[in-house]
Parts: sequence; structure tokens; C-alpha cells
Amino acid sequence: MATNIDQTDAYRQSMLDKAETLIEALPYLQRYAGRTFVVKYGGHAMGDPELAEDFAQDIVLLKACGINPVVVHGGGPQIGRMLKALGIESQFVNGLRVTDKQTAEVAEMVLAGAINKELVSWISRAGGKAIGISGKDGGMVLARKVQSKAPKAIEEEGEPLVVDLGFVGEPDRIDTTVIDTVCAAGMIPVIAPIGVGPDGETYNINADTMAGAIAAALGASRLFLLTDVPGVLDKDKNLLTDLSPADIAMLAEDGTIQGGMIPKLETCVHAVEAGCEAAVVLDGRVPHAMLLEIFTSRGAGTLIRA
Ligand SMILES: Nc1ncnc2c1ncn2[C@@H]1O[C@H](COP(=O)(O)OP(=O)(O)O)[C@@H](O)[C@H]1O
Ligand SMILES: CC(=O)N[C@@H](CCC(=O)OP(=O)(O)O)C(=O)O
Repeated sequence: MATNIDQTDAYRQSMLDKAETLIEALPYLQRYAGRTFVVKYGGHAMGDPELAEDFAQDIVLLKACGINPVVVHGGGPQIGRMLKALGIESQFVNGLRVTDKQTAEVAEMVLAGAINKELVSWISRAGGKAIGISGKDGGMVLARKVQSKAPKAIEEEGEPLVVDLGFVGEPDRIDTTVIDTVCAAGMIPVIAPIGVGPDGETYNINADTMAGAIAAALGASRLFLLTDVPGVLDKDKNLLTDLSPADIAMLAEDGTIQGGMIPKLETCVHAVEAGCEAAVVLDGRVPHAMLLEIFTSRGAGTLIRA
């Protein structure tokens, strides 16, 4: 077979650029081989099939580079749609869904069923081997009930300071055996944020909280929280590129961060204080944002370090 060896300058330059990008990745490949990255994929970022495909390719590429990716997914908007279709009302307090028994059943069905398997299937199509599980599998996540502080507005009206969120849980104890086993077998765990209580009850766990607790339990090098904003924004919508736990406490106090961003950043603080090297809030809508963050010198999103 004959090959045309005529090359234009533009072609040669484009080949050089590609080679340079690969060389730029070399120190990062060396640094991260054998490390564990926990990646939380939010429900908002999940809507677009092209982005889901890109995300799955990124995860498979990490695995091929010798990194152990552990995926924890959300699905808040999808649970909301299912509850609406079933005529069940849903309410959030400080970014957490008030969860009665029926809501917990719907959350488990949507998270551990449809969404989990869809993500497994995207990773399989990208050439990876994914195993879909929830915190119930292998006794991974023993949950305890969360007590939420009342939102500021209620506090000011002199109402009770604690709101009962029902079956909203947070990880109390994590047994990483099933994750370690799956990773060691060359596969990628895909985890739905559902836990089991001491009496066998089902707990709905915020996916960010679940990812942070798993990152802490695994002693992960990185926790990536992929969402639908460029990172943490200040009141003028400018990106805050680096935050410490003290900065985050101030942003929560002055109301700069609200809704789902509250548990997200609480999670980051918990994870970095428990030994995770750094957490990154990243825009899941930007194709391959995670790869660019990991393998190039150009940071993206908001980096949180203790
Ligand atoms: N200061 C802030 N910077 C960025 N996003 C914020 C901020 N405060 C609140 N948010 C909200 O947090 C949302 C991300 O959290 P969440 O809805 O739980 O996303 P996900 O489903 O991806 O986990 C953003 O879409 C935004 O509306
Ligand atoms: C207790 C609680 O709020 N659980 C969340 C679990 C899903 C989730 O966290 O999904 P996102 O990451 O897409 O928001 C919920 O019911 O919506």
C-alpha cells in the first residue's frame, strides 16, 4: 500500500501540537499512576448524551493510564421528574431532599436502577468494564440519619432550629472491600448514593456527600465534583479558582453559596480534612474538562485544599 508522504506545514504543526500535548501529560501520568480518583457526576451534567459519552471516555482513559477511577453519580433532576410523574411533592432544605419512605423508594429506583445502569452502559461503550452498585452492596455504606439545621429564613421567625428530613442519610461507616476488589480486578465501580441504616432501612444520601465520604475512606488523591457551573462563583459571578475551608465557611455565612453548592463544598472540606489531597469543583458541561484538569498545566474549576 502506498502512503502519500507529502506533508503541509499545517499538518506537521498539528502533529507536533498533538505530540506536545502528550509530552505535557507525562509528569502527570507519572505522578498519578496507581492513585485513586473519586469522580462525582451530577444529575444536571447527565442530560446530554454527547457529554455522557465524553465523560465515559475520560473515565476509561484514566483507567488505561493506571489511575483507579471510582465513579459516584447523582440524579437529583431525574428523581424530581419521576416524583412529579407519580404526583409526589418534593421539597429541599439546605440542598437536601426531604425524603419520606415512598420518596426513598423512588430515589433508590431511579438512582440504583435507571441512572446507574445507563452510566455503566456508557462506560462499556467506551471500552471499559464498569460494575454498577449502590452503597447497599457488599455492606459498603452504613448510613445514619441526617439532622438538618433549619434554613436562615425559618430561624429568624423563631421556629424550631432542626428540620426532620426523614430518610436522608450520611455515611457513618464505609467498608471499601467491594470498591478495592472491583478496582483490583481492572474494573470501574459506579456507585449510586443509597445507603442502609442499622435496621435495614433505605437512606437517600446526597451524591456529593457520598462521594466525599468514599474519597476520604479510600484516601483518594483527588475528588472531582462535576456539575453545571464553571466552579464556585462569587456574588459577581466570577470564578473563585482556589478556596480553603476557612474561605468556604465565609462564603456560606454571607450567602454566596446556596442550594446544592452547600453540601458540595461541605463535602470538599470534609474530604480534604480527612486526607484527600485536593477536591475540584468542575464544569461537567465542558467536554473533557476533567482530562484537561488532570493532564495539563491549565487548571479548571475551583480547587479546594486544606
Ligand atoms: N456561589 C455559587 N457558585 C456556583 N454555583 C452555585 C453557587 N451557589 C449556588 N449554586 C448552585 O449550585 C448548583 C450546583 O449544585 P447542584 O444543583 O446540587 O448540582 P449537581 O446536580 O450537579 O450536583 C448550581 O447549578 C448553582 O445553581
Ligand atoms: C438527600 C438528597 O438530596 N439526595 C439526592 C440524591 C441525588 C443527588 O444528590 O443528585 P445530584 O448530585 O444530581 O444533585 C436527591 O434526592 O436528589
